[in-house]
Amino acid sequence: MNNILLGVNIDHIATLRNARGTRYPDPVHAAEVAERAGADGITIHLREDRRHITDRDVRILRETIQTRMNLEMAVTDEMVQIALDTQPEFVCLVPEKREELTTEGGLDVAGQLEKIKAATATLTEAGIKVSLFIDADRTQIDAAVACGAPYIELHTGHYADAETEEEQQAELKKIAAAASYADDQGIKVNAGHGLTYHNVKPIAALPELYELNIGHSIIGRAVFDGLDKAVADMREEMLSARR
Ligand SMILES: CC(=O)[C@@H](O)[C@H](O)COP(=O)(O)O
Ligand SMILES: NCC(=O)COP(=O)(O)O
Repeated sequence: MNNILLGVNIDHIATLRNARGTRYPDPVHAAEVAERAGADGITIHLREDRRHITDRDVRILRETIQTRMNLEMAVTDEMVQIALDTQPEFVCLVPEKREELTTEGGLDVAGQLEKIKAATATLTEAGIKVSLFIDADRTQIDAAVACGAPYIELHTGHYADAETEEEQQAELKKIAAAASYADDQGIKVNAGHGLTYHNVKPIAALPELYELNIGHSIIGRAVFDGLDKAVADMREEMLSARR
């Protein structure tokens, strides 16, 4: 079977740093360790409230990341300008609510088609590859195609949060159907949110998936095992699903 890539989200290194207002632990250092351990890319979410990743992090990481930067951001004029100034390889447009604990759902692309189409066009013209973070829903996939986005990232949070085996299987089925549908439309399919060492394999086994973006569980594991081992072990879990 083909390969699957791992984008390591390092937001929560910055969460820990910001909790005490210190200079450590530094997400710049985390990116370097993650890349050495086999990360195919580094994902950062510059939230509008800067609760974890900061503008300083984005600026320095742009200079230090050796693989590729995937900048997750809300669809606002401020963020589009930051992306144009930063020139990450990828931008993933995500929904944001100021009061949420974490991203709660996918972007409503169908409901804001013109706005997202315009942002996608601006970023694409600047040479940035755009991905849209959406739920596993045909209407949203059709809208992503209409926006001209070359990538989507399927939101796996509902799968990860499922409380019963039955619920989880139903969510997995939805993600599998969406990945296959999007692949038929010629769009590249990533996935992420809430993926852990315990739930990643069935997702990684879906043949259309190109890359998984995983953060919180890797950083959590790193506290006990070290970041290099946490990244390598997650990569191994994913790759073993493809053998
Ligand atoms: C868009 C997404 O799923 C992740 O980037 C997630 O939002 C991580 O950041 P938070 O933990 O701040 O939600
Ligand atoms: N886009 C999803 C992501 O980057 C990581 O989400 P999580 O693993 O921190 O839940």
